[in-house]
Amino acid sequence: MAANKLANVLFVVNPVSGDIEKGTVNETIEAFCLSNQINFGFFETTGENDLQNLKTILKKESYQAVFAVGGDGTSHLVGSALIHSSTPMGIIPMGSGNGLSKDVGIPQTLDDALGILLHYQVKAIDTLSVNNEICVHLTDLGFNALVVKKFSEGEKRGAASYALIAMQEYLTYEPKLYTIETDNGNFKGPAFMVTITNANAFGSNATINPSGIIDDGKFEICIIEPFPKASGLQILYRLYNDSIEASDYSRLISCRRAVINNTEQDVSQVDGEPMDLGEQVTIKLLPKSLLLLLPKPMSVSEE
Ligand SMILES: Nc1ncnc2c1ncn2[C@@H]1O[C@H](COP(=O)(O)OP(=O)(O)OP(=O)(O)O)[C@@H](O)[C@H]1O
Repeated sequence: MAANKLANVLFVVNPVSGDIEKGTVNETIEAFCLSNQINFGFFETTGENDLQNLKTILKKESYQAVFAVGGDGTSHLVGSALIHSSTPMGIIPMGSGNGLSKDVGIPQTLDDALGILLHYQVKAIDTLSVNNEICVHLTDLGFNALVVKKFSEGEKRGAASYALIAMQEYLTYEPKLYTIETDNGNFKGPAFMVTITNANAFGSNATINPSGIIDDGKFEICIIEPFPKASGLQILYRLYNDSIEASDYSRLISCRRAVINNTEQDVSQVDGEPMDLGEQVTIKLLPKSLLLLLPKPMSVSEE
């Protein structure tokens, strides 16, 4: 018998995320809910006006929780609809990277992620306002944003396509100039990339902010300064070994407010979605602004 169980849930399904066919995913979700007496609804995203349409549904119908069935872009959509509300967001990871779900410890298989509906805890996380756009996981200016843009323009999703584009763009990418002012230090100079996040790792598992804590009332600006091509492999190694902070080319500012002048208007992305943030990017922390559903550790008596 489940200790706590959701009774009424909306699943926001992205049919194209992660290059995963969602027909059987939806059938599994449906069968799971029916066998556990959970009322459920589906909202399928189209890529057009999804936020307005989702908000309209949530105004009309009341759900105990809303699950993003997709990748970080789908979590961004659901998170933007639920921000500052008392309805928690669940995640069924079905994207190419699923960065947020990995950072908060959500199981990556469908069956295990569905288990959260039967046994959950709620955690309030900090999110970011980036030029008034909600960011639930990670915003980038520079190299990674360019890779995200090319990836979204391509026909294939999935982790392998992302890695291939990153390798191609790395060969020719030129660092850009940024001016960063925060309530806890400033930076001015060229950078290979500037990542603004409250969490730890990209969906690729490259850990750009190893010491970030998602509910500590601060966010981090992680700057990779220009480096000789010969140091590229070492930086990559550090990203995959939680040691990027020890790199000579890494700078970190932990703060609550920031204004970044993206002088050369290099490309930017928010939660895996290319977004033109313009020349001036204003970032504010939104403390404990989004409720997340996480697996609840079993107590000894429940095992
Ligand atoms: N029906 C649809 N057809 C085409 N595009 C869609 C549709 N529904 C949503 N989208 C687009 O999907 C993108 C979000 O995908 P999502 O981020 O969830 O998956 P992913 O990119 O594969 O994974 P990740 O972000 O974890 O790497 C958004 O750009 C959104 O506009």
